Amino acid sequence: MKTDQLGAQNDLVLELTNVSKEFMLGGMFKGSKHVAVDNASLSVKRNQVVGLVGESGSGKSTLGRIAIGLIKPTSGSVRVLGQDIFAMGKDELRLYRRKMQMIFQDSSNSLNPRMSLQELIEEPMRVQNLYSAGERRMRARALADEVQLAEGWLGRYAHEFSGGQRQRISIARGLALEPELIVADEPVSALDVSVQARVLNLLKDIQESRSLSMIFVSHDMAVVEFMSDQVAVLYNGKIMENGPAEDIFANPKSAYTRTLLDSSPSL
Ligand SMILES: Nc1ncnc2c1ncn2[C@@H]1O[C@H](COP(=O)(O)OP(=O)(O)OP(=O)(O)O)[C@@H](O)[C@H]1O
Repeated sequence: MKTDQLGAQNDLVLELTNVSKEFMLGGMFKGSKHVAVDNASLSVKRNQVVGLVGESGSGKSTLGRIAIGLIKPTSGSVRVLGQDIFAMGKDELRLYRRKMQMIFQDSSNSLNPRMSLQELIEEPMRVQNLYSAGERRMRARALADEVQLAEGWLGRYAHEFSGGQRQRISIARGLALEPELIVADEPVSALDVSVQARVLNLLKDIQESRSLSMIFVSHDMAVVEFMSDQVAVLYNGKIMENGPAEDIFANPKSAYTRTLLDSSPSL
């Protein structure tokens, strides 16, 4: 099966069902467990952004990583385009992994300093052995244009770009394998406030023009409100509330969500 045929008729891109993750602790806590995600269920449709909010340590990143297969849950299932990704063989999983990309807060710090912008954007395609060299070059140019990095900069190296521009490079690299689902984990938190809005606008435009599904992880309620169609509120690994963004922000049902909103001065 070709990757572009994966679940072509499936409107549900991601379904997490009763997912839990326990970490075994080390050091002085050796032998005990910590429940980072507790029986969470969540789904993301095509062209939908689900915001994950909650305070530090509530399990947002762990759940985001489980969603794209980076962490195996202790129990529960993760279905991507209708298929349980932890029940499939290695080859099939490799195919599905391309469809799920993650953008981290510090993605831009891991850019290879010896590669030019052109090489950095081509790298994911080269590693996956996709396309001919000429096609990779053309695709990298189009991706640089999509994230609004000028053609004249393709020969520049990572250190020659600002923080916001480097995060654009990470976004272009995330798009290089034509994903269906993106988990963006605090993608603008490390950037200056003035730059955050521009990168968020870009991410929203790209999500809409490509009809991408997205899990958007942030501790910043204003940013989540801007990005999300649906919002899930996490507390101690549990989903306290999950619903359309406008309902969560206008009429929060749980006391914890109200506390989060009350402590968000930027809203
Ligand atoms: N590899 C690990 N081993 C042990 N405990 C872990 C591990 N990863 C995460 N945890 C714990 O699981 C809980 C959830 O962490 P997680 O990073 O998912 O939360 P978060 O909401 O994303 O927080 P933050 O915003 O600070 O990143 C925390 O208590 C964390 O210490």
